[in-house]
Amino acid sequence: MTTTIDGKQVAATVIEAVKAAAGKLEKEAGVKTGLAVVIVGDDPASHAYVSSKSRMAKECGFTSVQHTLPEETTQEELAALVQKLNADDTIHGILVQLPLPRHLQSEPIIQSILPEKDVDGLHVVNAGKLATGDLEGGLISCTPAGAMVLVRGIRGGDLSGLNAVVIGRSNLFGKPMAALLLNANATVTSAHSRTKDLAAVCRNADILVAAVGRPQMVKADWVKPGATVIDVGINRVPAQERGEGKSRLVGDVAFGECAEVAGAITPVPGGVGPMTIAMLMANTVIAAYRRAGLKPPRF
Ligand SMILES: Nc1nc2c(c(=O)[nH]1)N[C@@H](CN(C=O)c1ccc(C(=O)N[C@@H](CCC(=O)O)C(=O)O)cc1)CN2
Repeated sequence: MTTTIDGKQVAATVIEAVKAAAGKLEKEAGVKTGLAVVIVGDDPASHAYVSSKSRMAKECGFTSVQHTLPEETTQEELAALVQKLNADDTIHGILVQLPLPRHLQSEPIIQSILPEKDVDGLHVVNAGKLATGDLEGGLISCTPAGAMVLVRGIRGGDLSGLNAVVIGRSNLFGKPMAALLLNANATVTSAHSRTKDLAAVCRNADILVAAVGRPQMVKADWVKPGATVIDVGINRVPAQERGEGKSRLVGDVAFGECAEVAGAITPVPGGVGPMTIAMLMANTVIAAYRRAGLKPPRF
């Protein structure tokens, strides 16, 4: 029987562990964990994600600071805010919501965040630590870290002998996900838009991870029977049946037909998405422990 992986439930378990860790740090070392979230512009989806992050940080007992900047913010103004947050000892994690408005360059901003406060795991120091297999010293990008927790729940921590295929090669997800799977001893293929016969490549996967941003692209005949399918896509498509102007969320995987072939599969919504915010909280409390000179818990 196919398992539908409940990301909301797993995320709730991670959040409980984060709350406990943050409480212990405050009680035993007098340190209150602090997260600063920065958003620029008016994108409604980004505002919804940032509100969830700020709310969840408060629920975890953190100091939660949100900086909401107008669309016309300049590169210099944003850079100055990051410098201020870098110097603020009450802030252990800094997150700049992506994408930024088109006139701003995200890469110099991300690289200006202190690596030890880069709770998105996107600084080259953190990406480099992951690439070299140093999973304890850096901070790992939240969505792949969360997807990996879900994979571990189904397949265990050692993926020796298993083939994993990751479709997509972004810095935010595809590359770190491939590194995490490799680190867990899977045999990993990074597939992308130029991969020849993608369907055949995917059919070889015991663990298939889709992060392409194309609604329901992965079909049942791409899935090896019994495979673990992790859907990272979040695509809003029109929902005609719900009346004009209404939309619904779908992933990069055609859920209904793939669920008939897979051994375990994440839904959208309710799969990988909730893990992103949970792992952001985990990274922030890890950063606070390290800043206090203490060994952080594992999540
Ligand atoms: N700086 C960053 N920017 C962005 C990241 C990121 O990790 N760091 N990821 C995405 C957006 N994102 C968090 O920022 C995010 C996306 C989706 C979810 C989520 O819980 N999705 C729900 C559905 C939500 C809905 O109804 O719209 C689900 O899948 O169940 C959380 C966070 C881009 N930007």
